[in-house]
Amino acid sequence: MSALADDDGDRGRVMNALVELSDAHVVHKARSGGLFTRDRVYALTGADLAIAPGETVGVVGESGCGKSTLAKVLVGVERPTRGTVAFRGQDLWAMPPGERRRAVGSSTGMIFQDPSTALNRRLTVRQILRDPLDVHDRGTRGEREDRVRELMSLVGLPRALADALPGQLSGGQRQRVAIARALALDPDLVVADEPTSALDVSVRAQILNLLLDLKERLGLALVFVSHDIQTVRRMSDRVITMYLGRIVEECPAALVTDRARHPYTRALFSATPGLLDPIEPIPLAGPVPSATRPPSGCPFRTRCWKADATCADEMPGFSAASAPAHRFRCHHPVQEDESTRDLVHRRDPMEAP
Ligand SMILES: Nc1ncnc2c1ncn2[C@@H]1O[C@H](COP(=O)(O)OP(=O)(O)OP(=O)(O)O)[C@@H](O)[C@H]1O
Repeated sequence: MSALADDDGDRGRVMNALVELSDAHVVHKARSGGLFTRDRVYALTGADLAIAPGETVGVVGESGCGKSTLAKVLVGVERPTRGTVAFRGQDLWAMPPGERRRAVGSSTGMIFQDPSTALNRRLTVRQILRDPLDVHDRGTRGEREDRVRELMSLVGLPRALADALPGQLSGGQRQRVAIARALALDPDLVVADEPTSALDVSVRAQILNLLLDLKERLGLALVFVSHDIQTVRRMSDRVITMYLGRIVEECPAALVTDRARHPYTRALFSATPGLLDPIEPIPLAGPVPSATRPPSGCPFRTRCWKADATCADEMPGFSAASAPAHRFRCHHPVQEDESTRDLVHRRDPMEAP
């Protein structure tokens, strides 16, 4: 399912967006040795993004590219330094604080990477799941108890665990508790930030399948952040690529491996090819530059084999690709009919401008 109804290239328009970011920026004060410095960290820059009800959007990018920041801004956990976040058309940060808390609490849920640190160690499963219902004053005491039982069954936790503490649960069970807590207030949007990376490989698939199953059953929109880009591709309707705080491409998941137009997206998806058709990955020169001093123009230019002097001058706006809901920001995009395999072989030696 696609959120973009009529892409005008420069800015995706969405019918009935659940949540919409417009020109969202997050700038932090940089720290060194625990103290603030005069530097600024550009964690998110000019993000325009709309999520439709029921859609699954995957977010990819190397470490430090702003994925978690985007996730937190989408669920109202982090306030953008500039720009707006609208829930069903209502500007979240223009609301009075109480109204905003109610809107955020009842519309969104967030699942974090590590359930061991995300859950209060001193509370039982029952208390953890009842807490959001108490805070938001949902139903009578009896109805809250019923809801806790319902949530436990929804995520496949045996009732016998209701009085267990997080430390008495396995990693997978703890993440099920965290998922149940995120669903407690019946949200429309759930953001899962690396929900399986702290888990044993053996339980990762179970948790991913649970998320997909819940999404279908409850009609949730899901934003899924992960370093495991092949899982992102399999789980998502649409993939967002981020680089140094910027969204550089939005691409239908079915096209992302071989039809993505941004060189960075192609390089990322070439790095972990499907086992049946392995290709040589496209190497990227060096690490991601510092988010305190992003390169001028297109921030990817210092690692891009297609970059020239134009790329240092300005960050291009979004261009629409031929498929609906596919847009990218690049002066020298990969051709649509150029397979990643061809790209690996035809690539000119890397020459940074
Ligand atoms: N509270 C903060 N104060 C200062 N800098 C921050 C803060 N939060 C994030 N950053 C910086 O903002 C940039 C984006 O961080 P973010 O966590 O969003 O990236 P990410 O893509 O999710 O990374 P990872 O994949 O490693 O989790 C990074 O350079 C990070 O160090």
